[in-house]
Amino acid sequence: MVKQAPGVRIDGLTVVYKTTAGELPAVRGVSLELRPGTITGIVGESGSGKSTLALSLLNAVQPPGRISAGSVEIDGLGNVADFTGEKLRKARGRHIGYVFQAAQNSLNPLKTVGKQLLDLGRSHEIEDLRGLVRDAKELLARMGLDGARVLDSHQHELSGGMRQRVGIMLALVLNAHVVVLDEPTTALDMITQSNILKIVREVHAERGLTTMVITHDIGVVAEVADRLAVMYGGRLVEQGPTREVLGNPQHPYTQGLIRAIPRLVGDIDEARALPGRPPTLATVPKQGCVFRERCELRMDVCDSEDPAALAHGSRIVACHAVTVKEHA
Ligand SMILES: Nc1ncnc2c1ncn2[C@@H]1O[C@H](COP(=O)(O)OP(=O)(O)OP(=O)(O)O)[C@@H](O)[C@H]1O
Repeated sequence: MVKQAPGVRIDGLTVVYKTTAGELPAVRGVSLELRPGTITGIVGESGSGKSTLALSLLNAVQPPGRISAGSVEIDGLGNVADFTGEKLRKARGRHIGYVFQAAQNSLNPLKTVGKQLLDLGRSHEIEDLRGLVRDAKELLARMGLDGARVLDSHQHELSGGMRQRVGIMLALVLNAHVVVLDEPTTALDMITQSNILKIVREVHAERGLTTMVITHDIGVVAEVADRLAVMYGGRLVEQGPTREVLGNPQHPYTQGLIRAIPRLVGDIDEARALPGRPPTLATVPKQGCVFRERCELRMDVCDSEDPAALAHGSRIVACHAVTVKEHA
């Protein structure tokens, strides 16, 4: 049995996608620890590699993608990056619960939610299916839905926001202790979103989970995450306790992301969009810092050397300028 709140250690993870220009990394050399019992938020603009990182936690990157280096060690389970076949299928759902970005559309249109719940339970050899249904109804009720009615419904009878909550229920109902939520609340209005995040936090604490929440919306992680990791161009550029990262961002990209959010800076007039666009797989620099094209602090070394992720107090930051400032 997996013990409560396992730790997860992602080490040197690189995930590549095969393109016409060869295999290009969407995630490169990422090392990140999900501490037992914490919620870690992963933020970054579209294309920064967040979903690819989430899929790697379940070893679910599909061709033309593959994990080309690194490991994902989960306490009590082992290195998921090495799992295949039945071992992998069993780990997913039972030990690692997940909602993927497309959760709103991932239900089977031909079966009721209840039937899919039972299929899920049977495929994971759950003996107490009544208990499973009870737990599902309770989770749905907590998220403001009529559980019995939702379980009797087909996908087309549910709104986007309802489907999203069904996705969260399915991620939690098997009692997995590692949970990965990729954009769990994008289809919800602000108030529902806030309520759902509160429930995610409560369930997380009650059940002793280790949770990863992926979002492009810093407001979402500010509400829910204990720790924050910021991705850009497939690299992790900054990580640390959420309050510290948001209150005193070190990496120029994190600073730019935070400046761009009216809700956090308080006044919409002060919010400034980060100039330029994030790189794609084809345009991400092959050497030097991935962020340098948009960086106010760019130095010569940034063109040639990829900055190492270094500890700065409670923070890990990959930026030459931050390292130079620290040693000045
Ligand atoms: N199947 C695929 N084949 C080729 N490239 C892919 C594939 N899936 C993702 N990519 C590329 O990998 C990079 C990272 O994508 P990923 O979806 O992980 O980023 P993301 O930060 O989650 O973005 P979003 O928030 O838009 O989902 C992007 O440049 C994307 O175009």
